[in-house]
Amino acid sequence: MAKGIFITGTDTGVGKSIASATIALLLRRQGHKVGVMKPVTSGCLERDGKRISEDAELMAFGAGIELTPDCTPYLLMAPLAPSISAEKEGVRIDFGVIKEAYQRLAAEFDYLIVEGAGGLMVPLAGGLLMSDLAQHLGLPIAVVARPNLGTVNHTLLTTFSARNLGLVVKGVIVNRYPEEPDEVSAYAPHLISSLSGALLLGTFPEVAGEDDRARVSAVADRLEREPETAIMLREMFG
Ligand SMILES: Nc1ncnc2c1ncn2[C@@H]1O[C@H](COP(=O)(O)OP(=O)(O)OP(=O)(O)O)[C@@H](O)[C@H]1O
Ligand SMILES: C[C@H](N)[C@@H](CCCCCC(=O)O)NC(=O)O
Ligand SMILES: [Mg+2]
Repeated sequence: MAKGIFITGTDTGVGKSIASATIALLLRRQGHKVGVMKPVTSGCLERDGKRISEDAELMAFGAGIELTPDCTPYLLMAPLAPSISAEKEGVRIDFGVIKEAYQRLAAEFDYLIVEGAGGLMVPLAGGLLMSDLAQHLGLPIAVVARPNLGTVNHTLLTTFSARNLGLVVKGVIVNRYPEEPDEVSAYAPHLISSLSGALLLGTFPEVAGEDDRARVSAVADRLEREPETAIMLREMFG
């Protein structure tokens, strides 16, 4: 059975896919069989008449695998809160369907990286939120956060809510950490880890790159050189 992690974020666009794909790539480079899952995509693409999740494709690039339908059970067109995207298509997101897909993947891989959509309080179906899905899958979470002003508030709101809902918080990844941090970014990781009680799993650097695949490779290359990275992976999956 795979060791799984649910990658959430303090918001949409904070770098969950980059972080998820980077973690997948780091584990793959260690020789592990890594599976990926994006249970719900809102804002998918259409290619050759097929719906595609770019987030899942990026994670699959990191993991070095081909996507199967189990990796992306719900591919919704509208880039909105998933409950609304689903409603527009007359679809109801069924946690049972997602769990069955998760379990099939978990039986196949050593590690399974699951990316949410948006943050933890994003609505999926009726009153059910992304946090409920993480709970239903029995997965601990890692929170991806920004390094700039406002991140302390957003990160503490996320970790406190997660714990109140009974989720296990493995820690926080501060993503897009600048090469030359200003005062805000210099204080943010310490403020977050000391006040949230959550572990600072890592700071992922802001990198240049032609596209997201190049960015994932660049982040992984940088992290691979740091001794803390092995500790991060151990804490995340231990
Ligand atoms: N470490 C990084 N260095 C440089 N650019 C980054 C980094 N992380 C993220 N980005 C930029 O931010 C964009 C958004 O990141 P990403 O798609 O991973 O966010 P997300 O949290 O997965 O969003 P969503 O909620 O849509 O799934 C990326 O396309 C990339 O341009
Ligand atoms: C459209 C976004 N990219 C994302 C959904 C974000 C929903 C945010 C809802 C909200 O918090 O207001 N979808 C996705 O990751 O598949
Ligand atoms: Mg994403």
